[in-house]
Amino acid sequence: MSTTAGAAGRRFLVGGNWKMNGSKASIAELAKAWGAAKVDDNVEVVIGAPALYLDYVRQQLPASFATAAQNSYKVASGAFTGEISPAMIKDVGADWVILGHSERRHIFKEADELIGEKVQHALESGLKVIACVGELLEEREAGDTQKVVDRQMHAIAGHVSDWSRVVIAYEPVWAIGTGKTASPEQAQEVHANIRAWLKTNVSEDVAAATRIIYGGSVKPANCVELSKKEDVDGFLVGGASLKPDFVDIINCTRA
Ligand SMILES: O=C[C@H](O)COP(=O)(O)O
Repeated sequence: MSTTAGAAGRRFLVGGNWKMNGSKASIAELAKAWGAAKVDDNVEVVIGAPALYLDYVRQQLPASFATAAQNSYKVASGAFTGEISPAMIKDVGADWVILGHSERRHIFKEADELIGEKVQHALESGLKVIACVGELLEEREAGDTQKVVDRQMHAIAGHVSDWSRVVIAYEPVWAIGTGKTASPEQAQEVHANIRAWLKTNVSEDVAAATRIIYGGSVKPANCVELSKKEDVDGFLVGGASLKPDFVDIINCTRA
């Protein structure tokens, strides 16, 4: 199978989100395994590491792997103890930031509007953004999946100046770290609706070109079937991105 999806030739993107995991020793080990593996170079790979390891990760990982921070604040500098800015992320050589992850939304109570402001500042600072959306289990069970995702999309889209530097990650919260993956049909349905939302609310060109990636218990065992869906343009992988066989997910479109 090709590593571009859809009529617009969207390049498949596989992100790893390490969350608050890893050490210099584990990074060096992973880098050794990944460096020795054959990786499909048509696939864009982005590794979201804890911010204080970004520089080390950059030095260790294969040069073709890009790096991402997992969060950034909405201004460049100032009295914001504990925060990091897009300028700092760029300064250590990372090109991407993950924003609006459900753990930021639900554990750290980040509201839609703050996430929009962070997206705006990250883009204005020259970063590329993986912006996450997704519903809770109770929202899905209440039939509100699309309403929730549309609301989150609206808050993000209102702050996007350059869609070519934005990837949308659909991550149903009930599938994150639970071992319960959305079925390929469930993922495709929401991805197609997000693309339709972009067509209606932004433009047909943006809808066709924007990559919509899936996250939630993606593993080597389920990535091939998910990758075959028309509107699944890649993955944002949590736990399985901390393992040597993450390369099997990167290479899934070859299967
Ligand atoms: O950002 C990644 C997602 O939260 C998925 O995590 P997971 O693959 O461990 O379920």
